[in-house]
Amino acid sequence: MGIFLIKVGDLTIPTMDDIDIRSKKVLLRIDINSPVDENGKIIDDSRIKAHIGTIKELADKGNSIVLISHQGRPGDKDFISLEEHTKLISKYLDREVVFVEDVIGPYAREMIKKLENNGILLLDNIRLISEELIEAPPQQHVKTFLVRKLAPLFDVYVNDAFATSHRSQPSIVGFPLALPSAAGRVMEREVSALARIFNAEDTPKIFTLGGGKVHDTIRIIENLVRKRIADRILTGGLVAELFSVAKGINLNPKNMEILEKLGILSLIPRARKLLLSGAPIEIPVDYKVEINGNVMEEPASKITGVIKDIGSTTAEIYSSFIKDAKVVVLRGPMGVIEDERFKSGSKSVLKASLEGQGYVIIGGGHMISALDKDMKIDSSKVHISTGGGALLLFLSGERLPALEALSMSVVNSSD
Ligand SMILES: Nc1ncnc2c1ncn2[C@@H]1O[C@H](COP(=O)(O)OP(=O)(O)OP(=O)(O)O)[C@@H](O)[C@H]1O
Ligand SMILES: O=C(O)[C@H](O)COP(=O)(O)O
Repeated sequence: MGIFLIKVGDLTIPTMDDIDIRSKKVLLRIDINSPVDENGKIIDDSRIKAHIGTIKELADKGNSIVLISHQGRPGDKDFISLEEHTKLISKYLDREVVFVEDVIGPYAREMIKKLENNGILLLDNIRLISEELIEAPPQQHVKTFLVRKLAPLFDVYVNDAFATSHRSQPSIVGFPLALPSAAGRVMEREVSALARIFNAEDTPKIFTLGGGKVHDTIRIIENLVRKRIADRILTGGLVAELFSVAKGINLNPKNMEILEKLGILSLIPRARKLLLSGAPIEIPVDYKVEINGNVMEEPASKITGVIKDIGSTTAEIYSSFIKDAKVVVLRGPMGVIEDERFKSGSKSVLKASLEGQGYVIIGGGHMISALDKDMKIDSSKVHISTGGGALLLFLSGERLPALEALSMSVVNSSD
């Protein structure tokens, strides 16, 4: 036993080969948090597909499985139930998965107790439970209602949710202190692939960071700069707008109002400090904007429309940097990719990365959905991570709570 453990820094993490998982009742935490359109329809199911291998392997070993995941955040448009996700898992798994419209209530617990013979349940959105939104250490979360109500119903906990491994929330860090636990195959694959980029001789390393989670991303940029991991950081999305404003560029009141509403302007001092420190941060020289429904490109110094993507000149400059990189990490789209008109920035940097010579890591639900069917993906040099924020925190050398908790779990011996 214990010969497949994954080593991450000073952590030793059990894999599914290190604990006895046959004919057991397994609680499997996955991350099927997916981009949805304005009608709440899933527009990209790559994260759902990513977990099918782990679920199938556990089912083939005679286990009965209860799946848990979050979708979105309370208050956001994409905070929906997991009913549609259930149908997609059943489709790709080619097995019945029963949706349980409950999480820790009596109905859910009854369904779990009755589950047998290889059955598979998916509980509803775990963030319906308010405790799940609290960030705290494993020792505190093992005492939550969520963990205390569910853990006694299971033999084993498997965490396959690499994309949520940066959240110290009960469903991620509470169970390993209550049950024999292991990393799922997605978690195992992600950690092994991503560790590759820490070898020093692989330079230049270029990070292309965009999207809307600016509070997560600036923290990561600070880490990347402090630990000198990134040789160049190319910004897009709302991240680029923050750094443009921090550089003193006037983005016009309409864009400033958007940034204000999202609390992004409060990050200007930190962005300015990074720029003044000489951090290798690139910002767009032009943007693609929308004016009264029309799309046009404007130089960053003369923005009159609402910014929706990086401009074509910026895309060219970024692509030229990317082509010479030994390692390229992309997370967060360059524009509002839900709208076809604003996908070109993301597609340009993805295309340049896939055509370059470097090892490419692509992360983030929205960014992965920008991959075109006709983009050639050589799996020996491309790792499509299921992680967005988690990917970047890992890459910037931050410890991930999920890995810490798994390393604390009791690895039971197999009979
Ligand atoms: N210029 C922009 N203005 C407003 N929203 C933007 C802009 N550029 C990108 N976005 C939004 O960013 C969101 C994606 O950001 P996010 O940080 O979630 O990226 P991601 O790749 O999905 O990573 P993760 O998987 O961590 O969520 C999209 O909904 C997109 O519309
Ligand atoms: O999409 C992600 O990054 C993960 O699912 C985590 O989602 P969160 O940022 O809402 O915790």
